[in-house]
Amino acid sequence: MTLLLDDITLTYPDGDGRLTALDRVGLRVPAGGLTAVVGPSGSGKSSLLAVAATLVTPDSGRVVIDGTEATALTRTESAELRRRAIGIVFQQPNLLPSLTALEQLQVMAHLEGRKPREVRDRARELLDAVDLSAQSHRRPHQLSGGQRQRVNIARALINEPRVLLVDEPTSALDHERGAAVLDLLRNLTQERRTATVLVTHDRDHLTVADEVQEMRDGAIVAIDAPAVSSPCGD
Ligand SMILES: Nc1ncnc2c1ncn2[C@@H]1O[C@H](COP(=O)(O)OP(=O)(O)OP(=O)(O)O)[C@@H](O)[C@H]1O
Repeated sequence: MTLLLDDITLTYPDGDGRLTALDRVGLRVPAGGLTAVVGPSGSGKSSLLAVAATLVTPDSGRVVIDGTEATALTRTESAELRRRAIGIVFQQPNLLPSLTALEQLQVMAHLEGRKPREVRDRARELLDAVDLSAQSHRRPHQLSGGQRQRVNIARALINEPRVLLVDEPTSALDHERGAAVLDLLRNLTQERRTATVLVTHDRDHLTVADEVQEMRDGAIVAIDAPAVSSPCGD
């Protein structure tokens, strides 16, 4: 299993007591699988994503990423695992205003110490995969909202992550452009064999998922596996 969250409990300080944001939550996502997490505001979706991203350490439970138990690592080791194995797509594409689409990707790969030629080839290949080859020289203000979000997705994939975590990727887009971004995520998940988690408010988005997890008050209350064949064998 590429992403495994096992019996995760997370609490935050809340006045004199603690607020339970995640209550013994489990999640298993195989390579090439896309799991959608839905639920009302405050139900714990972002907390779940933050724990899966190793950005927040749970009170108890295990996070295992591609066979490595993230919850047993030091902070430095966990940052290294995050850089190497996890791609994160935030709600708003936080692109650097002065860089072209191609440079947004190149700068991420350079940080990983990859060779310049390898970096350029991979950045071009990914822009092609998200259908933005013709816009590679444009800066963020010269791109549409949907195009910016596609750059954001390509950037998250530049270091070939095993796990892709996506937070409300269509919130700034109209229905049609949102649907195109979701189809893209579906295809990239299968082609690149990432274990993908998609957090969404919108039930229309669930058709792209292999599995749907519904959250209420920090707990998973329903699991729905749409009647599609499992994309993976691990
Ligand atoms: N840093 C924090 N400190 C204290 N409480 C927090 C913190 N972050 C989130 N919470 C609380 O934890 C619970 C879960 O929040 P979370 O952001 O995970 O929900 P969500 O489902 O992502 O909500 P939304 O859809 O509105 O983004 C909420 O009750 C929230 O108020």
